[in-house]
Amino acid sequence: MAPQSSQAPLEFGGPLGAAVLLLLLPATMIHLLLVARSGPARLLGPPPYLPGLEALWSPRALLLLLGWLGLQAALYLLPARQVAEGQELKDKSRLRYPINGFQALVLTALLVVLGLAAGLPLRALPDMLLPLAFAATLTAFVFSLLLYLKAQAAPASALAPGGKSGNPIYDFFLGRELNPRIYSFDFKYFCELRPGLIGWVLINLALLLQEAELRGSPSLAMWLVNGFQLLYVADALWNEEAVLTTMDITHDGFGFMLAFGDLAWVPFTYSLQAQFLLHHPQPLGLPMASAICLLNAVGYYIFRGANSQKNTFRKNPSDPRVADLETIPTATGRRLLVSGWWGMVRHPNYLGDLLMALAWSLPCGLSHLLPYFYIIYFTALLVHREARDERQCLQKYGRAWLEYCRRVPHRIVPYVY
Ligand SMILES: NC(=O)C1=CN([C@@H]2O[C@H](COP(=O)(O)OP(=O)(O)OC[C@H]3O[C@@H](n4cnc5c(N)ncnc54)[C@H](OP(=O)(O)O)[C@@H]3O)[C@@H](O)[C@H]2O)C=CC1
Ligand SMILES: CC(C)=CCC[C@@H](C)[C@H]1CC=C2C3=C(CC[C@@]21C)[C@@]1(C)CC[C@H](O)C(C)(C)[C@@H]1CC3
Repeated sequence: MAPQSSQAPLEFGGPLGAAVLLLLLPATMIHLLLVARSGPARLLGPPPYLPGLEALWSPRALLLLLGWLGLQAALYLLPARQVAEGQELKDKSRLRYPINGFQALVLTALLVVLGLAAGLPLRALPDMLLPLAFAATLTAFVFSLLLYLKAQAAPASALAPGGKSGNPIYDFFLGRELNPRIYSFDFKYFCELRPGLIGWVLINLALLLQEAELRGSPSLAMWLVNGFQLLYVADALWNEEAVLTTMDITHDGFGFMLAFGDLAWVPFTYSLQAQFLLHHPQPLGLPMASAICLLNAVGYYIFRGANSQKNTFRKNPSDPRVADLETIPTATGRRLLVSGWWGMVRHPNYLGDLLMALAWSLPCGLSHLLPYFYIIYFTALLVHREARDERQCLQKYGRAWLEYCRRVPHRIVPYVY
């Protein structure tokens, strides 16, 4: 297959970077899972042991994972309270998406409560994290391979701008097709919000239950981590429609990066703080807990305010909630917000997300670096993501984007960055 000339500049270090990430991301996830349960819990040290295939591979774990994906797919297919339209595509059409993610969360919670009452051994889940994470990685790998093959038959207009380099490793990693679907089942939209995010809070809950069994009751730190992350996930599903204007949906293809990110990385590494707390209990007083709650609330307020403002504006610029905001016109006919949240910094939503990330780590105390892995990784991810987005926006909006950068000079942190 010849490389296409209309190809966007290669990202993530090109094919070599993609090949390294293909191996490095699963290895990092396994490392974190091993270290979280080890005594010293050293993020930067070697893992306590190298697991053999018998510790990683379990047909039971694979069945459990496939059952979970099947359940979430069935909930996705239930009648939705609303159907939303996505952003306009290259061929001027718009895809339709069911808005029933929150309903899936509530129904899953109901099933879990019923299951617990019937003796479901949810407390056993923490002991299966390693084989489950391995099964999720294998599933993501096979799934991305199928998506890559499916994309060979897709028309050029259905491909993502960055997923048609012609290099199989790079395209497999980034994803070729923008919105792979079978009939109306949208794989990327489904994976982005359901199995991984709901799986993450379920793992957190299992860790909380195991802590309660081990120590008589869950610690305050464990309650905070569970509560904050449940709020984050419930919020994402409640505001499901807002995901339709994020970069993942509008710009990135669906390949290994997102499939692995959604199905394996999110549930198994984002639950790291709760995993750490189960094995390394931390004292937490009420004054400190209150300050951390305040930090999470401020972060959430900025994150939600910024994301909803952009989403409302992109859906309908005349909506009374955003109609009075100052904007810059662009040659594409779309406008850029230059007041409100988006007049404070160019990525106010990232700022709020980062404040929340800090609030999720602080309950784990300051004795270990491991629970701070999330905020370190997340800062790197968002700084890199911001640079990718700036490049894309400059390409899309040209001089109007430069004007926006002049009027709003800081990227994520006011007066700092
Ligand atoms: N927890 C996690 O692991 C992760 C969370 N996130 C979160 O996901 C959310 C979405 O992030 P992401 O998709 O990266 O980026 P954004 O939601 O910020 O989307 C960027 C797009 O918004 C539009 N935009 C930018 N500036 C303006 C403006 N001034 N006025 C109007 N539209 C503008 C542009 O698209 P256009 O003009 O085409 O509409 C731009 O491409 C964030 O809150 C982020 O924190 C992201 C990654 C990982
Ligand atoms: C290291 C690695 C495997 C990278 C892949 C990145 C993905 C894990 C993230 C890319 C963008 C994401 C978003 C969310 C989760 C993480 C991934 C998939 C998100 C669904 C979390 C909840 C938020 O409210 C959100 C809906 C805004 C968000 C969207 C982006």
